[in-house]
Amino acid sequence: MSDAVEITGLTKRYGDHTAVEDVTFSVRAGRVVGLLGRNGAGKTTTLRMLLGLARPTSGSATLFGHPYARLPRAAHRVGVSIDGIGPTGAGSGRADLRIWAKTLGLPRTRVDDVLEQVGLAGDAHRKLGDYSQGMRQRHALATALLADPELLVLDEPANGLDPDGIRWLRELLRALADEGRTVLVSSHILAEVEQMADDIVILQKTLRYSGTAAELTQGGAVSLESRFFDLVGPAAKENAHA
Ligand SMILES: Nc1ncnc2c1ncn2[C@@H]1O[C@H](COP(=O)(O)OP(=O)(O)OP(=O)(O)O)[C@@H](O)[C@H]1O
Repeated sequence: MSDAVEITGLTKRYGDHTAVEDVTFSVRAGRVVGLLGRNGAGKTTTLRMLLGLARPTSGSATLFGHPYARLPRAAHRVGVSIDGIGPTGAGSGRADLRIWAKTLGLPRTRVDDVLEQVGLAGDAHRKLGDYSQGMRQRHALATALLADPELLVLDEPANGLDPDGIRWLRELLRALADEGRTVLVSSHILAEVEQMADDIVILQKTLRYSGTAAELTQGGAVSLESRFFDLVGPAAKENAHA
């Protein structure tokens, strides 16, 4: 299958600090791709550049062959959960999703569908501001799923989820990919990623690995955690935020 995402020589500098350096990888359509890296490794910055939320210092990032800003029907084709794209300010969870649905030209029934899908139907009347962290993650995912997109870009969607939520998320993302959708998901939870990702990208400012999970773990003979540390090195102070 063709590539849903192509990232080429992507670099981001903030002043004299380089957050992402010369990163190249692609995401094949129909795959679940786990984007891994320590705190500060550049995962969110990479996703932000992909989504047109941050301007690359150099290099390029495209979705279905276009930069996000020039991708036709981008908001329908790409579902996003990332800080900075969020609630509209409407009171309840349902009201917020209805605004998104209206903006996207979707029927109201989609709102009920995604609320069911993320397990928030019973809480949709409550104020978003009163949601727990895990409920906010589910709500963000509901927003991402509204338009039934072909590609999901999710930044740390498991943060704040309870064990049931994490299992549910894993099964949901796997099912979406099995239906032919593509999922690019950043995470710190190596065991979860190991169970759901077809492909792995490891960042530590530069690219440390891009390829299949099976190849990385030698078909499961070596744990993802052990390969991760081989590739990013020990958590010495000087490279934890390199
Ligand atoms: N707007 C900004 N201005 C300055 N530095 C930034 C900015 N955004 C990110 N950085 C820096 O870029 C580096 C990469 O940050 P980024 O948020 O991409 O990492 P991450 O891998 O997503 O980390 P985490 O796992 O903690 O979410 C960090 O050193 C961070 O401090």
